[in-house]
Amino acid sequence: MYLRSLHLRHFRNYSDQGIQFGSPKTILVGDNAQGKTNLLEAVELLATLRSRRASRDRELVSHDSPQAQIAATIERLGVAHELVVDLRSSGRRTLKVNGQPLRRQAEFLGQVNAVLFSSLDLDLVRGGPESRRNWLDGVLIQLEPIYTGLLEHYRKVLKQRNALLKAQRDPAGHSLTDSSTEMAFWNGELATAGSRIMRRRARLVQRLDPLADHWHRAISGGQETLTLSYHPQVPLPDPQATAEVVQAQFLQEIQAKAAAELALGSSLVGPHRDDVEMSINQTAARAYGSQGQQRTLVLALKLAELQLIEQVIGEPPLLLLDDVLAELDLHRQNQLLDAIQTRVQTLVTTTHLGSFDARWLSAAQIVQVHGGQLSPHKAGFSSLQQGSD
Ligand SMILES: Nc1ncnc2c1ncn2[C@@H]1O[C@H](COP(=O)(O)OP(=O)(O)OP(=O)(O)O)[C@@H](O)[C@H]1O
Repeated sequence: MYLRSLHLRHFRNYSDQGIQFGSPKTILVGDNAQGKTNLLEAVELLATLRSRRASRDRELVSHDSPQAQIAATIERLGVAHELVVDLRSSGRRTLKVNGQPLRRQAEFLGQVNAVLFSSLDLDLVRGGPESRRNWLDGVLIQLEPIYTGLLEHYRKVLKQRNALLKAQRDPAGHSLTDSSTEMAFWNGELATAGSRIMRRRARLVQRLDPLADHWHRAISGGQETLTLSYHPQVPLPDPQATAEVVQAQFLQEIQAKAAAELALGSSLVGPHRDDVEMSINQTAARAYGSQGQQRTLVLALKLAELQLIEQVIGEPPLLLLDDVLAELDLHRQNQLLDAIQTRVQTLVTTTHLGSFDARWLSAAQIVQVHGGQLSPHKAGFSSLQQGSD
């Protein structure tokens, strides 16, 4: 797919700015806090309807406006589509494709596919399990848009079950006998909803593992192997296990942890506690990895993600590199360049052009970002349009 143009209105620090992407590579250059990441965040929203930096739409809307708009023209399999996301401080969103309002998020998801690589991704190695779960979910949403509904449903069930567990602990709340039928119901709901997520995550990790290993070996010059393995709370016989088998295991595990759950007043079993283990040469990457190895690992994960999305969707996704390229040495920059060539449209942010390999600079559209304004950079060509309503 190709992102032809993007127009931001009252989004973060952009009041009204448009950009047309005239080259497969765009470099956004500017000082800190000028709006480079904000622009990539808008593209991330088009792909996943989520932002890693904002938990509420209020944060995405300019401080002086009640609503924001992200409008884009994309080309998929040679056909142009107009996408519009209206965001409101109140949280209500309107999604449109080719002028038609959509009722469901899943109908919008899948229009844009993107792989985002930012310094936050180092958390995939160093951080807690939540960042790894979010990563898997972000990929799954793009591969299978209905996954967003499965996640939402699971969250609701989990919330209800946790409320019930808390009430059971509370002497003024339900008695154990009164709620045991209700608890059995929520156990079943949790097992059904949770198994759907776990089976998808398990299959995803199984598919990403050989791809990530391939890239990690290539970037490390054949010195290191990388292994990814899925670690759910419920022991899975294998990633291809049927839904019934996973649900039965899930319910067994709930029984085993029943006393502990009651004591804590929260659910201890389910995909909300999943993790993915990452090992370099059979040693946990977190313990082993130098900064350089961790960067290699994350780059390998991102290239694996890109390759898998391309295999499944049939077209390469966009690659968004937020302030990470200059951090890679020239060898890794070139590995990346060889992997993506001109097939993959890439948007790169940086504070300085100096550390870029000449191969990156030569064919790129270079755009200056300053105080939420986009303008052609003197070192490159660019076609920009000032916003007009
Ligand atoms: N809702 C908002 N309304 C107005 N301005 C905002 C809003 N959210 C963020 N900003 C502004 O956007 C700017 C941050 O931009 P951004 O995160 O894109 O930085 P950047 O150019 O990528 O810089 P860095 O290199 O530091 O990452 C800050 O000036 C911040 O005040």
